[in-house]
Amino acid sequence: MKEIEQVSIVGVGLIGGSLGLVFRQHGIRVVGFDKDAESLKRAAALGVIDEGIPQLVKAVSDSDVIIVCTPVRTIRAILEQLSAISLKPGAIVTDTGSTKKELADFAKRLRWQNGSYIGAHPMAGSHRSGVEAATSDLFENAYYVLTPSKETPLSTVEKLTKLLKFTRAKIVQMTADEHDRIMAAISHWPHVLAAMLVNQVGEYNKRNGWYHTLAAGGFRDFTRIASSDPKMWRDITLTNRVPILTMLEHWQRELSQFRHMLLNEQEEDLEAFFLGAKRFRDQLPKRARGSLPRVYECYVDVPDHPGSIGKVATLLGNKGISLANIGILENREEVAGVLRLAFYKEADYDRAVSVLKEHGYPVYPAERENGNR
Ligand SMILES: NC(=O)C1=CN([C@@H]2O[C@H](COP(=O)(O)OP(=O)(O)OC[C@H]3O[C@@H](n4cnc5c(N)ncnc54)[C@H](O)[C@@H]3O)[C@@H](O)[C@H]2O)C=CC1
Ligand SMILES: O=C(O)C(=O)Cc1ccc(O)cc1
Repeated sequence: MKEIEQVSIVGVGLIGGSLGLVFRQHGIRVVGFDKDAESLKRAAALGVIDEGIPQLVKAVSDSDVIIVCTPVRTIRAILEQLSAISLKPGAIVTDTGSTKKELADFAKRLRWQNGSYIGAHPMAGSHRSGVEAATSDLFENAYYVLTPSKETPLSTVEKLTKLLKFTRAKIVQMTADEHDRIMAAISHWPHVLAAMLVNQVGEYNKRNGWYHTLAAGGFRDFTRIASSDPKMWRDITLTNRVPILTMLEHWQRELSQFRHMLLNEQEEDLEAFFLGAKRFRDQLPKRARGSLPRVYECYVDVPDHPGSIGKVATLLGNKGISLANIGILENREEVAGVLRLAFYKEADYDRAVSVLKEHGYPVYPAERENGNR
C-alpha cells in the first residue's frame, strides 16, 4: 500500500489546482473542497481533482494529507475547523499561505484531535488566480519552503517532503519568522511598491492620458505584479505587518539618501547607486522557474486590422499549441502591429514559431531573462 493514497485540497484555485494536477499525475487520488460550488465543478471538469465534495468534513476525513490553499486569512478559520475533525490517524495538515508566522502561532494554540500541522509556502505562482490558471508545471524548479516548528515530528516533515517532491520544486526549510522577514523584502514590499507606483501614475493620468498611452517597457516590467488579486494581497500585508513596516522604514531612509544625492547633483554617488543595484540584480540566479512562471516569448508582426489576433490564436489553437498569453505591443510605431506571444512550454514555443513562419508571419524571439534562451 502506498504511504499517501489520497490528498485533499481545500481551496481549488491557482495553487490548489496546480497541486491537484501534479498529484493526480502521480496516481494519488485528489479530493477537492471549495466554498465556491462553481470553482469545485470547474476543477472536476478540468481534471484537477478526482472528486469535489461540498462538505469539509467529508472532503478531508479519509485523506493522508490535507492542503489548505485559500487566501491567507481564511486559512486560519479552516485550520481551526480541521483541528476539531477526527482526521485519518497520522494525517498531515499543511497550507500554501504566503505568510507563515501568524498561522504557525495560531496552529500551535489549537487542540488537534489527531493529525499534525506544518506550514509551507510554494514560491511560485503568478498574478493570475482561479482554477483555470492552474498548471502542473507551476512549481518546477521553484523553492517550496517548509516552516516546521520545534515540535513538528521529523517523520511528518519527511512524509510531506516526499509528497511535495512530485511538484519538482526545491524543498527547503526555515523558521516561520525568517520566512516572513525574507518574503517581506523580496515579495510583499515589491508588491506594495508596484501598486503605489501604478496608483501614482493613475492619478497623473486623470489629467493627461499620455501617461497611460506611453506606459510600456520598464514601467510594465516593474508593475506586472500590481495586477495580482487585491484580496490576496490585502490578506498577505495584514498578516505580515511588522516585517513590512520595517521595510517601509528602511525604504524611507533610502528615499531621503536618494533625495539628497539628486538635490545636490552628486553625479558620482548617483552612478554608484545605480551600479550597486545593477551588480546585485545581474547576479540574481537566473530563474528556470521561480516566483515568476517561466515563459518563452516571441513577437509576431501582424497586419493592423481587426481579427489579426484572433487569426493567430486560432492558427495555434488548431495545431493544439497552448498559449500562456497573447497581447498587443503598444508603442512600436515602426511596425504595423506587433503581438507578443508567451508559452509555458519550450516545445509549444518552438512549434508556434515554425507554424507562424510557415504561414508567412515574421517572428522574432524575445530576449528575456524570464524564459527564452
Ligand atoms: N497566487 C500566487 O501566486 C501564490 C499564492 N500563494 C498563496 O496560496 C493561497 C491560494 O492562492 P491562489 O491559489 O492564488 O488563490 P485563488 O484565488 O486562485 O484560489 C483560492 C481558492 O480558495 C477558495 N476559497 C476561499 N475561501 C474559502 C473558504 N473559506 N473555504 C474553501 N475555499 C475557499 C476560493 O473560492 C478559490 O477557489 C493564498 O494563501 C496565497 O497567499 C502562494 C504562492 C503563490
Ligand atoms: O507573479 C509573481 O511574480 C508573484 O509574485 C507570484 C507569487 C505571489 C505570492 C507568493 O506568495 C509567491 C509568488
